[in-house]
Amino acid sequence: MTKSFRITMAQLNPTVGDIVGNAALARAAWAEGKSADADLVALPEMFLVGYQTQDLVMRPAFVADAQDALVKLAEDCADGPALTIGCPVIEEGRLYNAYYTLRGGKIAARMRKHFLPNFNVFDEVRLFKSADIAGPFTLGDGPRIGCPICEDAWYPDVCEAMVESGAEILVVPNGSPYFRGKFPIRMNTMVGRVVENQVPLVYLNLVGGQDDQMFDGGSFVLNRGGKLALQMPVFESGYAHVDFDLTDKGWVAREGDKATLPDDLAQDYRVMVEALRDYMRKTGFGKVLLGLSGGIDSAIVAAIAVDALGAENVRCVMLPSEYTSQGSLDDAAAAATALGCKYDTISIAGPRAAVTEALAPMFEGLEADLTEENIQSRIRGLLLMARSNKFGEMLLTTGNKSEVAVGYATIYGDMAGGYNPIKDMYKTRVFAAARWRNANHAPWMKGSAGEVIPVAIIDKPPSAELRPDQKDEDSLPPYDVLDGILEMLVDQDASVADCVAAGYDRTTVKRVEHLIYISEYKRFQSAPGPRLSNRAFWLDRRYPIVNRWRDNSGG
Ligand SMILES: Nc1ncnc2c1ncn2[C@@H]1O[C@H](COP(=O)(O)OP(=O)(O)OC[C@H]2O[C@@H]([n+]3cccc(C(=O)O)c3)[C@H](O)[C@@H]2O)[C@@H](O)[C@H]1O
Ligand SMILES: Nc1ncnc2c1ncn2[C@@H]1O[C@H](COP(=O)(O)OP(=O)(O)OP(=O)(O)O)[C@@H](O)[C@H]1O
Ligand SMILES: NC(=O)CC[C@H](N)C(=O)O
Repeated sequence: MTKSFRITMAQLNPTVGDIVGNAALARAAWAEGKSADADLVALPEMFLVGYQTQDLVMRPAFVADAQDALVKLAEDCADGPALTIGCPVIEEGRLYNAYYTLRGGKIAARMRKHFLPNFNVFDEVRLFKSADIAGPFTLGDGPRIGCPICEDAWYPDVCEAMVESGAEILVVPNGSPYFRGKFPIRMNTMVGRVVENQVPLVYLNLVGGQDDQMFDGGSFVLNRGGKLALQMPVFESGYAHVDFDLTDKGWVAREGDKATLPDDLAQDYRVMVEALRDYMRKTGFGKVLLGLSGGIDSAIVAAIAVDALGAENVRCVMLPSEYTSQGSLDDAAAAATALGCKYDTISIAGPRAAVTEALAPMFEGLEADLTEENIQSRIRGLLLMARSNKFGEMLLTTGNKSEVAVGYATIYGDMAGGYNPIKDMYKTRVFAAARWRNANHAPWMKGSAGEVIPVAIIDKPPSAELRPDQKDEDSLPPYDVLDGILEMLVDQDASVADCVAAGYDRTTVKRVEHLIYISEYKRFQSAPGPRLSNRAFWLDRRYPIVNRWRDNSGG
């Protein structure tokens, strides 16, 4: 009879700090594996405490709680498959990112991470000690299993050492967050490990949102030679049972379901929806509100909110001034109707007159300028935050990455709010995402199918409507030019000379560079939002606020 071994891959969504809740998810996964006659149930990196914990993991009391829960989990899962799960540990006063095998009521093995990621959103060198590479563990007469923990599998060394010391299957637990285009990089890297070592590999990722990061799941199994045996979907919690048969070539995974990957725009939109949904659920909120201006940014944020939370949990408020056009009033109402969400109108004329009157003695003899424009934005922020306080609806901000990059927003005005779903999406892509949402629908969207963002909103030129006939292009270069320069300066760390060589006008590039640097203080005080690129504002790109350096190249 062929010898076989079944692994249940648990691609689940833990919550940072909810050790009790995460342990309950782990027990449910173990029960699922037990009823499927699995030999091993595997959970991702740091599952018991959630990921990323940042400095929380440096609290000894937190690690002690996690270790107590680990022991309890082992006892609860005694009679059935082995369970592997990530959990931090302090040994000899040093903190490690560890991965445990629980079996027969006890801790049967523990592996600790060797390569600590310390780039982009990762700071693991600051948090953990690097451990020596561990050998594989064995379960009865099953395969010897090596567990390189996430970053450990991104370089040849750990996998090679594990296989040299007898590992027959590599099970890689991951906490690998999304950025656009990351999946093929991950897949190619894992194929590399399989080809180098000639053993099958189980890649198991977390799913779900944590602050700015979205863990996209997409777990898979590769056979020798790098052939895909099984592919789990992206962004979905779920289980997959994979059977390995012992053949004359060693252990081979049986072919399973192979989910297809959505395209980049579909994945970006899904990240914005799931990140908002998880941010709300995990922080304990159920309802949101936002200012709906009749423009594209607030319209797409409303659509994302409806898809994440359901129309009944989204309130849109139009706050017109004397500069608000009839077109904006009509477009905002049409967007709210198309989305089916709550819609209110509050005029800012009264509060604006009151503020103008209060300031009149102090501003006597001075021309009206940006000050008065921004007061409108701040009154909107004040009114929206009052509604938020009174009814417990979290205020969403609506600045896209182009605006966030150049500081084209009013601090304490339209920047007021708790979460910004489009923070890492450039304006030109916001238009594409709006068109994509109008043309596509999926079961994970709580909103209805069809044209939820009126085309009139997509087609008109963007305007802040803070003075008569204002257009964004009066203050900024056209968005296709601005976004092209920003992609280079922000996402690719290109020089001014590089931008000039790419065909951009040097004066425009220098202006954009200047705006990026002088608006660092605004980003420092801005709401978090989901990371879509590997150069999102917050952890991927950390700049000083005080900074006199400018790039004089390309002159
Ligand atoms: N380094 C620094 N550290 C700390 N604070 C700093 C600072 N530099 C300036 N400041 C302070 O920041 C203030 C200037 O910032 P802020 O008040 O935001 O004003 P500001 O950036 O000058 O103006 C807002 C801009 O956003 C545009 N906009 C676009 C779209 C929508 C909206 C909207 O409101 O709906 C607005 C608007 O047209 C205008 O160009 C200064 O008064 C100064 O006190
Ligand atoms: N008349 C208004 N009623 C309600 N909210 C408004 C109004 N004007 C501006 N806001 C809020 O302030 C944000 C910034 O708006 P503004 O229209 O000035 O610039 P924008 O970046 O082009 O955004 P949008 O595309 O949503 O108009 C809007 O997204 C909206 O949330
Ligand atoms: N948790 C980790 O070690 C993550 C690092 C890894 N290279 C990734 O993002 O996939």
